[in-house]
Amino acid sequence: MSRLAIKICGLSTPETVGAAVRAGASHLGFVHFPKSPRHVEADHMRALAASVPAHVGRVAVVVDADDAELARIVGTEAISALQLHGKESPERSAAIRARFGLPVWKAISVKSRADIDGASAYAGAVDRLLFDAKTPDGAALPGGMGLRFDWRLLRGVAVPAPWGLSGGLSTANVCEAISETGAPLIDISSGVEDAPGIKSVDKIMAFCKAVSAC
Ligand SMILES: O=C(O)c1ccccc1NCC(=O)[C@H](O)[C@H](O)COP(=O)(O)O
Repeated sequence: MSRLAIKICGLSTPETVGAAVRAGASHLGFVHFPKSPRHVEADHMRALAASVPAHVGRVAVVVDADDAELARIVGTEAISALQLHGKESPERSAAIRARFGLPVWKAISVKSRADIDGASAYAGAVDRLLFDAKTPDGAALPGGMGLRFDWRLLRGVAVPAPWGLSGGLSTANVCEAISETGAPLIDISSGVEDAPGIKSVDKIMAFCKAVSAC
């Protein structure tokens, strides 16, 4: 079986970036969203990503960002993909990919099977779909809240693009998540934190070790 891809999201310190790389993460996520406790400015993102080996993906997470904001992030030349975590339409997602020339991931907020079926509208417009739990109406953040959706919703679904699973993953539940969904990539944020925005080197290490033992 090929090795599962792991994205550790919401990194903001050199120590935790280094830990994620050493632990074997395939992708690192940097959140650029001022309301988030994990927010990093473009210059900070550039500095963090500079130490990351080229084989590890560097994903900037943005929420309904305009072109000027995206240009600041892409202009760091430190990022290898953009993760759109807002209400970006398939057309807007495709336009971002065309304009900025980077792979685009689209987060799909999931509460029901209809949300998963609706993701097919993004086929051909984006490079990866990331199924994440829908956060409650009025929540401060559209992701990174440690919430999971019912993984059984993915049963029997032929996802029309490369994809990943996100939302409420932890060292304790990740093997069940993989076996239930067959996800080729898993994404975690708050499950490897001591507090919102405070990543734990030990928890990152333990999570990646748990995944390799699934
Ligand atoms: O993590 C954030 O603060 C965040 C803010 C705004 C948009 C997206 C955000 N996170 C996106 C991610 O990819 C998270 O890893 C994903 O939602 C899973 O989070 P968690 O349930 O805490 O593992």
